[in-house]
Amino acid sequence: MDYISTRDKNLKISSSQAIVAGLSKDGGLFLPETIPSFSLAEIQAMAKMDYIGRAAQVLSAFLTDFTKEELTEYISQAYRREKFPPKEVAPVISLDAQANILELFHGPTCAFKDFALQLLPYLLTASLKKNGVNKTVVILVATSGDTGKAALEGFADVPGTKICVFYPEGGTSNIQRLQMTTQTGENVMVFAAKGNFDDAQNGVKRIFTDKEFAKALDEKGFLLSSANSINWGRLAPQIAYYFSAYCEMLLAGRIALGDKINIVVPTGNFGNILAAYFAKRCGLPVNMLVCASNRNNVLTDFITTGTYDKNRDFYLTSSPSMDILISSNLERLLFMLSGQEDEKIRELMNQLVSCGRYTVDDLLREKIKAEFACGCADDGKTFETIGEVYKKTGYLCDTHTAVAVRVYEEYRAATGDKTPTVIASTASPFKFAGSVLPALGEKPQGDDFDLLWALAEKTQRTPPPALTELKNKQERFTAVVEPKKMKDAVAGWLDVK
Ligand SMILES: N[C@@H](CCOP(=O)(O)O)C(=O)O
Repeated sequence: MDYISTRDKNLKISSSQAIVAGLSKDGGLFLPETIPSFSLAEIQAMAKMDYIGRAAQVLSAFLTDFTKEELTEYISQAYRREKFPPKEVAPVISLDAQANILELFHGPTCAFKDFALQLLPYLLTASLKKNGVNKTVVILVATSGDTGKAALEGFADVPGTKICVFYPEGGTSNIQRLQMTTQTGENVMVFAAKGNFDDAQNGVKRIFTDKEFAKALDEKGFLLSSANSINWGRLAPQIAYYFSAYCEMLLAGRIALGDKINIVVPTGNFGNILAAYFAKRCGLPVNMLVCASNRNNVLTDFITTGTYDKNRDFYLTSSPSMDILISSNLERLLFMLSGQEDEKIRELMNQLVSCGRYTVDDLLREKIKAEFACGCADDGKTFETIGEVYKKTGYLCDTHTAVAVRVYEEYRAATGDKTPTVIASTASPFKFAGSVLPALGEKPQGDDFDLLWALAEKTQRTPPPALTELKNKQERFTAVVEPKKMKDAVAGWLDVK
């Protein structure tokens, strides 16, 4: 299977080459030229497998220059019990007659990013070998909170790699920040960047497309790649957990084979919901995909009106991982729904750079609306939802999950849609104890760790050791850079002129 760029469909490479490259040189994103399909019988067979078997089944349909044995080996390593302690890697918990929570935060960094970022080091190092690349890969990451730590955890001390993460100064929860600044490993670097996530992401994208810098790196034996969802190797593993969720719903008798489900995803960079869209295109019976945003509701407006406009205030919210106004993966969706019209995508993305907005034509807008419902929840609604869900069901949501639950509740009330629904729960509530605890009616007192333990006591839950142990860890990275100086920061770290 070939992979093509959203900005030039004639640029064709293999899946392993797409993983090594991260971003296409033309600024576009790689995606498979054709979409594999799974029959209902195959989905039924997956239901009998464990998570590793299901993921191997899905990934081998996409990553065709890897054998199924190779993929099974990597997946077994990535999701082994010491990394994902619960018996089920991605459990599905019933919330009410229709709603079910897909818990994606049982990995080492307590966020859904672990599904891809525990696996990506295996895929990347194998991809380098397959393509005879002998360079040290330098992975650049922009994060609004979760990706950064997950990428650091995945790549720390992986031979042949170096990783550098930029997070927006003051734009993450304090626990998320500490997860990154205390990271151990000889090959890791972390910078706070002035500005917001979009500034950091733009800075990283600028470095990727800087030909002179690429040359200077090449001369020193370095090659750039990405661990953000612009890299196909990040998205593919996320498709698998939607298949797994369907299997879990089947096994629990909440649906029969062939019944459609809705999938609700809290998203900022549009990667996680795009993975759900891929699952649907592969044959997973899905009715509506519901895109949930926080107060940074650029996606809600886009899906509703067909105009994407990032010229608006940027808000820091209690769901920081979604504080994003430039949703990178939308480009892939537009490419797919427009029938691979690369020229049109180039034009739209140029408009986004030059004036911060673009409008899609009516046909494309209708296609988007046929697949995606949307909604947004500000912090007030988020806190209210955390409190109400806990009171009604005993289920404890983090702030991002609460955004999704609220948007789903409003969608269900407005449409009367009774389709069984899976809501992606993307992070542990203990990462955001400072917001979750007051939402349960408690007065927050003390530092982040006091809050974390107070939340544990209030809800009679055990907080993840990966978070409580941060209290005793040394902060290693304190440097702050201007977005315009990000390239210099990388060059200085690598000692490249
Ligand atoms: N929500 C992300 C932002 C980056 O998104 P990604 O999916 O491209 O990695 C984060 O937590 O960093």
